[in-house]
Amino acid sequence: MPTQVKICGLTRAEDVETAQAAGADFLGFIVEVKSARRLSVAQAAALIKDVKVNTVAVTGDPSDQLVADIKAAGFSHIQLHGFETLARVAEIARTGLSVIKAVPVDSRDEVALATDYSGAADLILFDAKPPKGAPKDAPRGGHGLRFDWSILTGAALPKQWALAGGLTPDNVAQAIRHTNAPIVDVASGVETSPGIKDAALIKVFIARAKELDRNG
Ligand SMILES: O=C(O)c1ccccc1N[C@@H]1O[C@H](COP(=O)(O)O)[C@@H](O)[C@H]1O
Repeated sequence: MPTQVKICGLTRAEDVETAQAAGADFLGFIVEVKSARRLSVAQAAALIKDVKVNTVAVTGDPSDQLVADIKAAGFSHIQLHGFETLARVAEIARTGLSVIKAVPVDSRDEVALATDYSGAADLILFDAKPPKGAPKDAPRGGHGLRFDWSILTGAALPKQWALAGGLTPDNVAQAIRHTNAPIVDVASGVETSPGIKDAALIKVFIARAKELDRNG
């Protein structure tokens, strides 16, 4: 079964088209949260108009109004990259949006704690933490940083989970072999600058992720 791919932090129609045509399974848009790739809901909604694959609005600690706006805009998924509690994740899941809960991890204990969310979220996304010394209000993701994948080894992982953080066309095959991730997620690793994707990098990333025959 090939690994699924999420291309995240899209801001341009041509990149959306490239990613979809190259076989991306999820397209991600950073919505109403601190980021160099930030879009409004309306801007992101315009980009997903003709998209046939899963569409993900990535945000953090959203208000009920923002969740409603994301649902009304037609996204299939909301990715929660903030400090949402288990109860809040469950509440957002009741809106009918599929929920991806992103959890920054750098230890086995944090991986174990993150899996608590699997009762409420449809998918857990393991990501790297922001750089050491970053201000408290720094963007919660999209830093191009990897975490030590070996902290996932032997962990009781949820059935649906994704690997993010510092993935690139050069390391994605190694990452899948190492972790057997069912889904891989990339933002900065296929860009020339934040939000500006490189068509060749998108194509190579997806081809390398999908050519591997992973278990399960
Ligand atoms: O990409 C951003 O700017 C961003 C901002 C706020 C929350 C999440 C964000 N991106 C997510 O970060 C991961 C990993 O990114 P990278 O490949 O290491 O650059 C990815 O899931 C994006 O969805």
